[in-house]
Amino acid sequence: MGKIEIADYIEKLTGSITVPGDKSISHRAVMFGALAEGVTEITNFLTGDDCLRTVDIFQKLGVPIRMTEEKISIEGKGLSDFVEPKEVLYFGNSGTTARLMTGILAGSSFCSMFTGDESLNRRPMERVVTPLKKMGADIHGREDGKYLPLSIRGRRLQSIRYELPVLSAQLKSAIIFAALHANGETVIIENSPTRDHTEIMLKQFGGQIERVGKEIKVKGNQSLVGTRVHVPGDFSSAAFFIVLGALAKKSDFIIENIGLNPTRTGLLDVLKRMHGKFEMMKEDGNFEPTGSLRIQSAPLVGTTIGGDMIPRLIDEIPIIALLATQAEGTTVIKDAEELRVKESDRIATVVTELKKLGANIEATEDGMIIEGKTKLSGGYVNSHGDHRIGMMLAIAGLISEEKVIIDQYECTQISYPDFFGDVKKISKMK
Ligand SMILES: O=C(O)C1=C[C@@H](OP(=O)(O)O)[C@@H](O)[C@H](O)C1
Ligand SMILES: C=C(OP(=O)(O)O)C(=O)O
Repeated sequence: MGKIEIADYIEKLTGSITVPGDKSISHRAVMFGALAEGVTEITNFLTGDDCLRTVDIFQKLGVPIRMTEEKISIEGKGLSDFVEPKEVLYFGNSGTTARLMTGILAGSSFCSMFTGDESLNRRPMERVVTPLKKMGADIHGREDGKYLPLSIRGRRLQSIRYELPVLSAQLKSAIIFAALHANGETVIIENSPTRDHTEIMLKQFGGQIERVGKEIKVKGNQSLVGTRVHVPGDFSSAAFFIVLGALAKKSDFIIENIGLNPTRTGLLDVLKRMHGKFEMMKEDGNFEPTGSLRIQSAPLVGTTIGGDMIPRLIDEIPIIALLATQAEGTTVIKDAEELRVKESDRIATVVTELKKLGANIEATEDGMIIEGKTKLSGGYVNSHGDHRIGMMLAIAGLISEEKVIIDQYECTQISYPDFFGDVKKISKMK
């Protein structure tokens, strides 16, 4: 695909859409399905590149997985039944696969080696390697385990008590997965909530996990039972429509069946503070909170975003930066240094690319400062191979009256394979 040109200008959005399945939940459903005894069936699975990597990894570990248009069926037999992979496992661009699989494979009975693409091999692995080594894991890797490629000689693990030094759901989840196969009870101290899909899904598969204040307690030697998982729409993909809806001149539309887990919906708190117009309709669900969202256009004002809110909107910061270019006044984003170690350095790439379209935006060490409101021009921009940047630039193209050309757009296959198909459903775009 390479380059795309966006010449359309979206003024009106009406009707209703659904967005693709949640990426974080899709990864976890396959992981738990493989670790559980019996059959797991997953519907509305995200068939983006990262989640397909996770499926491929388990197939290479000898887990029977069948994929049809409607569902994925996994015949799980538990970790003890995985087989030693015959080749180096390739995690592509997926940080979630890399971190969570490290936690799972640390407790296996065999040797495994893995690596990723150029971006993933630059991202920090030390955060997971350090606590796993404290649990007794035998892990080696580049620069003493700071980066991929890594190799693991699986072995029996011991429980730990560990305070998360970085607010990362991937780190927390890697330790939870390792704890399931360790002796004793592991306690993880999380000072501020990060997405809790692993905890929710562990219960869905019949496991035990308890949160008391800041402590998450996981018993070792647990066995899990296969189940049915319906993956809700990804709030992080819906975020692109939420922002498009807020910024287009005349929008009033509904996004149906999306995940509304409060550990993910920080964007809605920001939108409220910016005077955005939306209505949330939660539905009763047993595990993940889901529902619909009605979005309407509204004039916006700037705000300050930082502190505990950051983990609840970490993947939405690129699109929030675009939103802020269209709000009156100053928006400050701080405490978001984690953005520097995502698929790209998202502080640098957001600022560089939005400046090319005329935005008044400056980088700080841990975030950015945006002055609005600026009419965006057309221009030639680049996703830097980062799907969230590519998606944000696509929305910039749709609200700009001039043509926007995006290079390396194909990376959006990771989380939103048919974005323009969905835009067409609720607008006049042909
Ligand atoms: O656990 C997960 O599924 C994710 C956690 C977040 O990363 P960190 O744990 O590095 O914050 C997020 O940015 C990523 O897109 C998915
Ligand atoms: C950071 C992301 O994902 P991952 O860490 O799984 O690569 C993301 O999807 O924005």
